[in-house]
Amino acid sequence: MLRSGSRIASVVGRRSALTSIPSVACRNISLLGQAKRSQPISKPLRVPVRCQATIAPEQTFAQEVPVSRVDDRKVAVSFGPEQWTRFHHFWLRDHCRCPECFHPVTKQRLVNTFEIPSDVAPAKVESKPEGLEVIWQTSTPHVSVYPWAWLRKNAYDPAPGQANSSDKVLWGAKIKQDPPTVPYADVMSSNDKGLFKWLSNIDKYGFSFVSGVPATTEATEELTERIGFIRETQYGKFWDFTSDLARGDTAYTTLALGAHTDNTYFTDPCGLQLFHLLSHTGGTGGATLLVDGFYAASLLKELHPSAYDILSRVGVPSHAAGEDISLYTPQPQGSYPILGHAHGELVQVRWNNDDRSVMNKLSPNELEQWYEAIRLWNGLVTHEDSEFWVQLTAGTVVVVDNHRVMHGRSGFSGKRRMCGAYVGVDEFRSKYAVLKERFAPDAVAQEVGGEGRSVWAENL
Ligand SMILES: C[N+](C)(C)CCCC[C@H](N)C(=O)O
Ligand SMILES: O=C(O)CCC(=O)C(=O)O
Repeated sequence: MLRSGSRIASVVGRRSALTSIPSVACRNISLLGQAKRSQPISKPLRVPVRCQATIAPEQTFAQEVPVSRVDDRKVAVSFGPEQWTRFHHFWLRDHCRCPECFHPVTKQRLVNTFEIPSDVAPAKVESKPEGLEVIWQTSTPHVSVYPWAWLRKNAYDPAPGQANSSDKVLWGAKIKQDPPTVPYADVMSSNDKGLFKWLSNIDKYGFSFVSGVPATTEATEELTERIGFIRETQYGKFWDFTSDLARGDTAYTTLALGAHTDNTYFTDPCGLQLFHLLSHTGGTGGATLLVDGFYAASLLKELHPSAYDILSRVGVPSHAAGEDISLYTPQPQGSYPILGHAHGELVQVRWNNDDRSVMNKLSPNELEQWYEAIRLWNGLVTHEDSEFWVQLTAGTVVVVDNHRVMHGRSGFSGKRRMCGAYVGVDEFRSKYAVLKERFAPDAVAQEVGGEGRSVWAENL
């Protein structure tokens, strides 16, 4: 068991020393992986001796055009002193984005990957201000040009040090001092700046409040749909619920609910969950709990690495079986761990101990280790330094990233009316990506310029 707050404080304190942050504050502590920052190209490139690039002295380029050279399998590009990266000839040909190879409107590949000779090679490569030009040694001459910023962003051999891709801000109880909030009028404004701020908050903190929302289901539903279409589930589309067991779930009771993420019984849990407390009369309690699952996981990793590893490996079965007409389990049942990772990074927390099904796939020893691990996890999740309690009131909406931030509530008495909805993770990410194109275009977009989404856009 976690002995006392002092352990967590001492860890956080130590981390504070490491990252000079006040303990448990909302700061950028990207614990999930620090990447070496790349060196900006701020002066004429010096061609490292070991590369012996075949370029004439006059070709020592001015600072903004990287040096390139070809060998029998790859093209090497220098994005900075000692920062060479290489691209397979085949990879370059497969990623040509000329209108013949990549549909300029639908952004879909037209070139047939499987008709590209596996030994395809350039006839000529030239570094040009607009990018790397490759003339291919193919029966019909073909020219490809790759913008430098796009090559740099998609480098893989090696991937040059990039700014840490995650600017997530992990938080604990002290987020209460200054929780991310956007005014309703800003979010609803047709200029979309407030909407971008709202979604940026959710991306960064895993949640955000919206203040000044009319205390109606209509206004709340309209607000939700500023993000994207609502994800309908067995609980309906837009919910308006109270403690009447109208649905077979403890959410429809007065019971306290510990910090959890929703939909652990779905193969693909919803991305966002939005709540608006419309009224609470004739009783007390019903406060809302928020816990940053990524923060709790970062502490578990630091304090109990073997427990972190177990919770990252062991799949947990889950179900929603409160109604005769449905019986939900994720497919395949029991294959999703509490701490989900992709490319070595924590990307999802799936935690709802109330909806957990029977644990019957572990050996006795593994089971004992797993129970000890969830005790340590629960100790961090329920620690006072992790819990952000807030009494919602009509007019304030909270939206949480259900893949990261856990929510819960204290028990209550009286008549309590809550409304809200789910939004799919892809709808949230898509809207955020479109708004980023407008309000925070990346280096590639700025270099390539032009109207609308380019074929070089991020993540295509
Ligand atoms: C629809 N509404 C959000 C009111 C309740 C949904 C039930 C929540 C369920 N126990 C879960 O953890 O997913
Ligand atoms: O009633 C609340 O405040 C939250 C209920 C809940 O956790 C849920 O519906 O998932």
